[in-house]
Amino acid sequence: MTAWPAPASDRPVHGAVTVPGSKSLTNRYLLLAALADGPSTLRGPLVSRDTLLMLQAVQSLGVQVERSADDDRWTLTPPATLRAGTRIDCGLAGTVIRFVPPVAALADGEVAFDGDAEARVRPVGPLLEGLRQLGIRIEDEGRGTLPFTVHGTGSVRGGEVQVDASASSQFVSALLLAGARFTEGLLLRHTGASLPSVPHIDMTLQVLREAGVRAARLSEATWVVDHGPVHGLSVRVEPDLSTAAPLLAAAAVTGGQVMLRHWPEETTQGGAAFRVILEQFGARTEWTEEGLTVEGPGRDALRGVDLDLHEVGELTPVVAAVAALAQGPSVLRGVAHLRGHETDRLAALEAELGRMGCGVEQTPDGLRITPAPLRPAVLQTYHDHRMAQAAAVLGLAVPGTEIENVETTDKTFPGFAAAWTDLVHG
Ligand SMILES: O=C(O)C1=C[C@@H](OP(=O)(O)O)[C@@H](O)[C@H](O)C1
Ligand SMILES: C=C(OP(=O)(O)O)C(=O)O
Repeated sequence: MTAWPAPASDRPVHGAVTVPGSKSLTNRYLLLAALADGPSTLRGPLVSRDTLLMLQAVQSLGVQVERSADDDRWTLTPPATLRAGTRIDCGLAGTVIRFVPPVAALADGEVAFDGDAEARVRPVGPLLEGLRQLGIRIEDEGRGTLPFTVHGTGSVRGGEVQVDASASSQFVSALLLAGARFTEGLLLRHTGASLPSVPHIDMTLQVLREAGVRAARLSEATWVVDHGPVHGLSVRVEPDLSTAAPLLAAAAVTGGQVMLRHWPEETTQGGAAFRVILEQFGARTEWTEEGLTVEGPGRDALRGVDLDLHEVGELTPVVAAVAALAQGPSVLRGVAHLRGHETDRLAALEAELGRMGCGVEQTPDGLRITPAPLRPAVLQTYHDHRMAQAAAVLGLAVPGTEIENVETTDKTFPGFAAAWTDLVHG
């Protein structure tokens, strides 16, 4: 595979862009469609590797899928009973690895799970332990990772369960999403010292309520889901605000102006925090009905930041790239769990920013970034879409930068390289 010459710009980047639908919303809607008591319709779903894997997963559990010719409308009809005897390919999608097993447990028989080599080191053990507490038999290889097999019996008792979700909020979301279909519903307690990505758990509660499920957070680390029907949904998927981050960052690092169309006025997406983060770097932002506009400040005026990214860990690679281009040092905190993402993102960022000459050091829960004159390099992406997007932001400011396997952005944004080039070259 040849590396991609990332476009650089010595002029401010100007443009208006649209990004594809939210991964987190699309995959929650697809999963709920499998549990629903009637058909669901998604408009503007994200069509990317992660969501096609989820679509395939629910199809193999018996959901019938109709896709419009332009793929802008997916209609899903759930089966009367979920089908077992199938294998689920999780790829590298955390949402498929974590959200599908509790649903598979409702099928009557075996459902096997596996994924990419990189997925076989992503944590899932605490979720499997939680499912075992609910009476579900799961065979794994004793490492708490893929591959594993869920032995469903057609129903799940449910009730009380304790899970340490400090490695991923997705363990909590996974149980909540299926909880209404458990005979006794669910009372879930998180036992770990910290809990990342809480906005994603709140998003889960919100989509459950949209589907008519009674679900609530009782205290900081306790949630309840009542047993009851999940109703089919008819929804339009919001644009993915985390995917939007590198495009908006292009305005901040070049002193340009980028408008992200259809940025929602209200949202459950944690990625919305990128707006406030860019303001801390010194950018100006303005929301109108058309979208969100980010302006400047440009490299010369880009301030270093001290940020706790615990709630929005998925923004870290792009934030780190912007920080590497700032005038002063930055500290990014609260993201120890990124070591279990698509790759060990803290190690990967240390290696790649370091490769360009940036001062960077890992801390126990994040990164300390000390900008220095940067040199071009061939940046590695570790099968991580957000490492590729972070590399593109760096490439804007450092002519000669190349990105290995930029196609890895297909996980959440097929066509990223073309959209990026259009934006940069106007
Ligand atoms: O529930 C979700 O859709 C997600 C939750 C978060 O996971 P972690 O809590 O594992 O960081 C986030 O980083 C991921 O991109 C998507
Ligand atoms: C952590 C991420 O993805 P996943 O859903 O695979 O966990 C991400 O998209 O940044």
